[in-house]
Amino acid sequence: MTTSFSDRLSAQIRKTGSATCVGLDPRKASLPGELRLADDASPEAWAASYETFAIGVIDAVAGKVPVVKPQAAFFEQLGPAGMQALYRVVQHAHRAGLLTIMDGKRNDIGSTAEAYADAYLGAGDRSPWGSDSLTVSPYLGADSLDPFIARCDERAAGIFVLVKTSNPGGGMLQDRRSDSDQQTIYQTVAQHIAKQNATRVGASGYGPVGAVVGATYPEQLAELRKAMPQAYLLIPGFGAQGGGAQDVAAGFHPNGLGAVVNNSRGIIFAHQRPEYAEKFGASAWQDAVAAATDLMNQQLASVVQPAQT
Ligand SMILES: O=C(O)c1cc(=O)[nH]c(=O)n1[C@@H]1O[C@H](COP(=O)(O)O)[C@@H](O)[C@H]1O
Repeated sequence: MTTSFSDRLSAQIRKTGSATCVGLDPRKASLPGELRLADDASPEAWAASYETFAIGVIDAVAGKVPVVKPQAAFFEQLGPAGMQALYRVVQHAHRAGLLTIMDGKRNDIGSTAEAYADAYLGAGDRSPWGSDSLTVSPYLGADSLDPFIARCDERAAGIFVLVKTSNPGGGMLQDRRSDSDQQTIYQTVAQHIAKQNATRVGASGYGPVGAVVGATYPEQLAELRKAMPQAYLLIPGFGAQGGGAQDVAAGFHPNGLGAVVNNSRGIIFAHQRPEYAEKFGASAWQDAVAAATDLMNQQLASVVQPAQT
């Protein structure tokens, strides 16, 4: 039987001694000089550049972190060539021994959600995109999540459902309280996730339905850790959005498992940070990526017990 996604993630965290998730969010203006093209370069040319960059990042962080999170939006922006590049990036990550979280924030009504789930969930040849897991929006309700959860069960995949997002405007919906029981919407989503995981727990103690909780809301992170004891948390908002190591500590269980912390710009564009620009120079951007990853691993290790092998 194939090992569940949550057990694979736990094993990877133990093996690498890291809970860092490196976000693959290429942006034209921030690429290292050798990969930056003219403003009027074709989408195909940019797609090749993004692919080379993302593969370069993967090679720099392989063995140092458990998982990478390709952000579909930046590839999708380049049209079909971008999507093909994204597919090859996912494949390369797996070849390098990394798990993948496809960041697509997908969902729709049940029948359409079924198509998204079929497309994205399942590593290797278990799905056309071959990703281990996918970010999913909950705002169409429980029946829209069911097809994703069913695919997780069938294909040993995982999802990360948006619960309390890192952006300042997320509270407009997520913090709204019900008139009847005073529960917030994010608490309602968390309760649903906890219920879904209860009958699906793997050997390391987690189910396939993870939750996205921003590093920018440490109080809610602590609350949500308790509300969803069997959910893996994906914690974005570290670094560029203001979250630090102390802010994410409450997302972990005492055994060092239960969460991965995403950092995209702070790692992949490390060549722009003055301290690394001076040390490594423009062409050694992969060394800057590796150094920024080591630093983040150290920062997390200062607040989180390393997971035991
Ligand atoms: O699902 C996500 O990953 C996500 C959820 C959220 O609440 N906030 C958030 O920033 N993200 C993603 O995490 C990444 C953050 O990038 P950096 O701010 O550069 O680290 C982007 O790909 C965002 O789309």
